Amino acid sequence: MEVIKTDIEGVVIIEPRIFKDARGYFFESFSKREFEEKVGHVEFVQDNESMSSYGVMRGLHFQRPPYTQAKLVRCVKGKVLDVAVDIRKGSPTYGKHVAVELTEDNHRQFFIPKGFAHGFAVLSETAIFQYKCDEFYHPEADGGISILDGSLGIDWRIPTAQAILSEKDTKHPLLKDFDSPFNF
Ligand SMILES: Cc1cn([C@H]2C[C@H](O)[C@@H](COP(=O)(O)OP(=O)(O)O[C@H]3O[C@@H](C)C(=O)[C@@H](O)[C@H]3O)O2)c(=O)[nH]c1=O
Repeated sequence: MEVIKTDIEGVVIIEPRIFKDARGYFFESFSKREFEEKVGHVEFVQDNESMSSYGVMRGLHFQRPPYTQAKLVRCVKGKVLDVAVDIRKGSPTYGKHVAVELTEDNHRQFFIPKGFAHGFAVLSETAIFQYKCDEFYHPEADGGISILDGSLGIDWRIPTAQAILSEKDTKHPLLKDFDSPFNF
């Protein structure tokens, strides 16, 4: 696997090595050994999958301490724009984001460390999204910032009229009104 650095330290894109032959393809979607060698130590404990239709925007989510989560995400069907926003108080890149297209064809994975809000928008007719988390789900620690916050400068590539959000995701604060529980 190849690890591609981004503008934010610790946020990386992973390109697995794909073996193609007459039958199709094969790749290691996660190797703890290689991940720890090239990215860092992480103990994933939960795998999630969601399916969404075009225009769905999920995010921007995080879990509050002590249940913070690092995530390794990918899109196994369709195409999404995936985004990590730095919400660590005192970070030189606070409020900045990294956006990456994850598709069933590019097989790219995106590593979102603790201290980041995460979300994605579905750019294909449907998308199946899978991810690993290094902490269990704790609904009481659920947190978010508004995925529609224009001040974040994210080009989601979804016309506003076609955006589909959960009710919960329409209620998160804007970054300017948000008191982050994370420190750099
Ligand atoms: C995230 C999660 C949800 N659920 C339940 C709660 C709820 O009834 C239902 C749907 O939950 P949500 O609306 O929070 O699902 P969703 O909006 O897809 O939440 C996810 O969004 C992306 C962007 C992330 O980064 C994830 O960490 C997670 O927050 O599934 C679990 O049982 N376990 C979990 O780990």
